[in-house]
Amino acid sequence: MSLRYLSAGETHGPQLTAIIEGLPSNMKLDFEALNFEVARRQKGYGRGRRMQIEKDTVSIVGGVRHGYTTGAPVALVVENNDWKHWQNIMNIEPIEGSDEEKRRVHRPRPGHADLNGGLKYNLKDLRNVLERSSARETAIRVAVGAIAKQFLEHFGIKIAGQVIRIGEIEAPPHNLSIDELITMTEQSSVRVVDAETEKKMEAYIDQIKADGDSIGGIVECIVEGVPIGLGSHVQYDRKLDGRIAAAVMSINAFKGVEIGIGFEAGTLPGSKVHDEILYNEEQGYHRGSNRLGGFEGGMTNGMPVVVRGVMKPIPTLYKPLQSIDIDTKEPFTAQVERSDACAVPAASVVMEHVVAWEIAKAFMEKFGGDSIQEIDRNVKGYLSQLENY
Ligand SMILES: Cc1cc2nc3c(=O)[nH]c(=O)nc-3n(C[C@H](O)[C@H](O)[C@H](O)COP(=O)(O)O)c2cc1C
Ligand SMILES: C=C(O[C@@H]1CC(C(=O)O)=C[C@@H](OP(=O)(O)O)[C@H]1O)C(=O)O
Repeated sequence: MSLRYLSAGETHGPQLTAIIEGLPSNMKLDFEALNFEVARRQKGYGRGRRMQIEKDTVSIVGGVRHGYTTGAPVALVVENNDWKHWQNIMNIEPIEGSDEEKRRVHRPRPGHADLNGGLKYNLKDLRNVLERSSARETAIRVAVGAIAKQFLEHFGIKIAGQVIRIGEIEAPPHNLSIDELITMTEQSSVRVVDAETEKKMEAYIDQIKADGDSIGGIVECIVEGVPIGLGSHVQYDRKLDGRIAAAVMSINAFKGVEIGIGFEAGTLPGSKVHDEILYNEEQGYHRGSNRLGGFEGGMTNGMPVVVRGVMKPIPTLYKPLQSIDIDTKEPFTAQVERSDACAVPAASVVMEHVVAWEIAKAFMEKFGGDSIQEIDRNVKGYLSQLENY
């Protein structure tokens, strides 16, 4: 069975909801770990007031009994605390001149979904676009991805994320193990591993915010323990690197993805790009380097999967850009909605979870079974095939 999910819910509505189908039965869920992941997404320097209002937790309302999956669809809910402040705006048909009417969005923000969504869906209150295009939806995507992460952990697969750059400030390279990286980024307000970079990034974000501006950056995700052969070369939509790239690009405000050295591969000769093939009894087939980020032919090659994504600056600016009022067609500055100045650290957590989902999905396609025990047997058989190859 292939894994799939759908989400629903508005940023200022009562809740976000997701239904996951295709999870095996008998998988133990760690509820504390789920809540830990959604709470991680809320942290990060540069976020707006909304993150102080929300205390995200996940409720499981289907598909789990006594802490174990049953094989039925798993339904998840993350409530919006902010709903109580928005009920009238969300529910009451606005009367002209009322407070609710004043919150109608009619001056689209460049860089956000407002204008395209309004034109496409023929909506004159752009709030109807904003509500669903908001990255609030990534709260439920992280909840879904956190289940995928737990599934992968069962098979010894670990995922870490880190911030590589915020605007002009770049984090220096390091040689930390994945466990050290997980621990150290957790202690950082901007998800980097050294205190000096953290301080510089915080000061930089403060300056951007004081200027009424916003800033983006680059984030990286590393996955270790992935077996050789997830994904396939045989059909375009089975290439796992392509699916991961699409998943990363689907995160709000992401404008580019790299696997391994990515765009740099276009600047170097082949001898400095391809990863030489080595063999010994202990490790079997392995590579002398990992410049291609764990992929050849759309399949994993057993090296860590390394993915980078670039996030553009947040579209809502407190010093707004030029826009057009859709009521009058007159030039006007864009509407100012409460907003983050920088959400790059939060986006790095989201990225870990969308990547986890894609890898779990490919894992299920390869080893699929209805119970976790059946998948265990399938994995074991395949690993012994690799050993004897
Ligand atoms: C974690 C996170 C938080 C975000 N916060 C805001 C925000 O406060 N204000 C805003 O205008 N955009 C924010 N964005 C970006 C918008 O959601 C995004 O630009 C918008 O949905 C348009 O989609 P696109 O940029 O992918 O084209 C955030 C994105 C992420 C990933
Ligand atoms: C709610 C979240 O992020 C929101 C994403 C977002 C946007 O336009 O994408 C706009 C802001 O919404 P609000 O105006 O309600 O503060 C962010 O706070 C979240 O990450 O949970």
